[in-house]
Amino acid sequence: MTEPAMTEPMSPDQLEAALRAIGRERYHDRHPFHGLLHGGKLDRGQVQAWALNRFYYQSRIPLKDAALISRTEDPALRREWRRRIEDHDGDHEGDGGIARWLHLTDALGLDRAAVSDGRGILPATRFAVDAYVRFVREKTLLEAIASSLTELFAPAIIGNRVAGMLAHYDFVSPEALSYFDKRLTQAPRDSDFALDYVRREARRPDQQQDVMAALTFKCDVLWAQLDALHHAYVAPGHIPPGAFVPEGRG
Ligand SMILES: O=C(O)c1cc(C(=O)O)c2c(n1)C(=O)C(=O)c1cc(C(=O)O)[nH]c1-2
Repeated sequence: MTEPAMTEPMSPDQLEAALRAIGRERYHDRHPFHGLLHGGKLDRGQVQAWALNRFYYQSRIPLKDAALISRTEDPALRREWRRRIEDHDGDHEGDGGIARWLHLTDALGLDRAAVSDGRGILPATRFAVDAYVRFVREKTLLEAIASSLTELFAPAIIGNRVAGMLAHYDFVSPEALSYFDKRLTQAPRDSDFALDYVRREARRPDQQQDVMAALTFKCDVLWAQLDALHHAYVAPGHIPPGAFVPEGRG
């Protein structure tokens, strides 16, 4: 039997509750790889693999935000959204989130040129991240904005990550993790805006279904990246041809 078509729209509060339920069920804080990372169960090579692959995600975020800006004729929305690009790119060389992520990969002993070029990233990292950029280019503006709503759930996982990594890894320092300090204020600011937008604009049932699907898709983008890391670097340990090989695993 097919599901009956939903005819009554949810109230904004109901929609928000439905979105938060998706996060509770599907956000990447529940992924076992994060349990290992935050619980000190990985070695330096495995943490390097995580930071290297995650750099590719970071590096594509400004591209997807620029794509989103290019799709709206509303100056207020562009003004708001361009701050995200400033956060990642900074306003001079060496400033901003991407530069701060490179401090982390430097501190972990990775070669900066290789990280910047995405050399050795997993195929699934590229496929998942590129799918996110394409989603934002091609779907409706409302879906594009809704796909950023994973950031609602980011501050809690960042808190756990920083505390866990500092407690467990002697090769990680507070300076190396400075990327996350700024995210603790940037993520709530960004997700508050996106949530207000979605609550206001997603009024019809079909729009509400679309925003829930967009958030689900984005959770899948994040989850798939951790699945790939786990498969390659934890168990069964099948590193794809051409991907980063930690020292001693050659
Ligand atoms: O550390 C994390 O777990 C995490 C999660 C997310 C997220 O939920 O999408 C982002 C970030 N970090 C992040 O640093 C970041 O810049 C970012 C941008 C976006 C986005 O979709 O626009 N998500 C995230």
